[in-house]
Amino acid sequence: MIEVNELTKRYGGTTAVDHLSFTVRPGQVTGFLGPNGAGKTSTLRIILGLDAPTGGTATVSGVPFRSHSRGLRHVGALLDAGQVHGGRSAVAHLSAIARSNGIPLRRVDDVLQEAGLADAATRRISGFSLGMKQRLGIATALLGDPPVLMFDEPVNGMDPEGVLWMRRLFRRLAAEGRTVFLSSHLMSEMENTADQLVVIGRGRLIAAESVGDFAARGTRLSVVVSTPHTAELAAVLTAAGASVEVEGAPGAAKLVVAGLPAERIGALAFDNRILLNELTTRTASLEEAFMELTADSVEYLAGQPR
Ligand SMILES: Nc1ncnc2c1ncn2[C@@H]1O[C@H](COP(=O)(O)OP(=O)(O)OP(=O)(O)O)[C@@H](O)[C@H]1O
Repeated sequence: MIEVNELTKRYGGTTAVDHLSFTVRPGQVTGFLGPNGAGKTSTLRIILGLDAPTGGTATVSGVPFRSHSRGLRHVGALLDAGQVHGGRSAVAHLSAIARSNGIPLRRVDDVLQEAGLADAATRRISGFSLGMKQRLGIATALLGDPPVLMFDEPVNGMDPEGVLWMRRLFRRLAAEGRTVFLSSHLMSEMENTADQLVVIGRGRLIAAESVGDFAARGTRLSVVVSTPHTAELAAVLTAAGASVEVEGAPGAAKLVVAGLPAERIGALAFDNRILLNELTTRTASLEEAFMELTADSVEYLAGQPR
């Protein structure tokens, strides 16, 4: 369990984390989402005791990370996969960490296998692709067989097969009862991986709930209608209180209607003898819910400071 309470971090005039509170529970994959610069890395660094907060607290299993005497056995983390010492082999790198943390050396083979790096174990890390470095970072996090795992943007640089592997791994780790906390700035990565979401923007909490609840909260239903009589139907629907937008090229245009359910639109078309070719209820995707809820907190929009 990770508990963050009223956490605040300021860098000079920048407030990276602003009175942030949330709980990450075991047995689930929790996604930590926010646009670039939202404060995810700052929060993870504080949880791991790498930076001191300006205010508030962060605990892992009830105590600050630094109070865990055998840190790696308690929390495994991947922050920046590029940071590893490039001159050594993967097996030498992991063995050194195992030794200095009192972890049995047999774990090195276990995690290399687990991370799909067994064949590359004796190669120098400097020759690793970014995806392989991510795998090595995950292997390192797993070395101490910890109950709590935290990964910052783990999918960066992974190929599609790597992404699938990682998704399965996270799900399995959670099914084993561990606390799994993953950051990302892309909702699409979390949609199929996470059970719970902690969404932040400009250092503040936007949502902490299940993926389903989050999607429902941001979802606005709309109905897509296609008819040969676009203008007539638009007028009828607008008169009935709907808001209507035209989508698509002239000749193949469709109406996107908000504010009226599909049955009512069908009935109004029937009453006005307007032929319909399509009547489809559309729900916003999780990605749209995320964009909508974080729109005000995006630091830079199309390169323009806001
Ligand atoms: N060491 C630092 N010194 C000054 N400002 C910092 C420092 N670290 C982070 N910041 C600022 O704090 C804010 C939050 O940054 P942070 O890296 O935590 O966000 P993030 O959500 O992880 O973003 P990204 O997805 O881009 O990695 C940003 O405005 C960033 O510029």
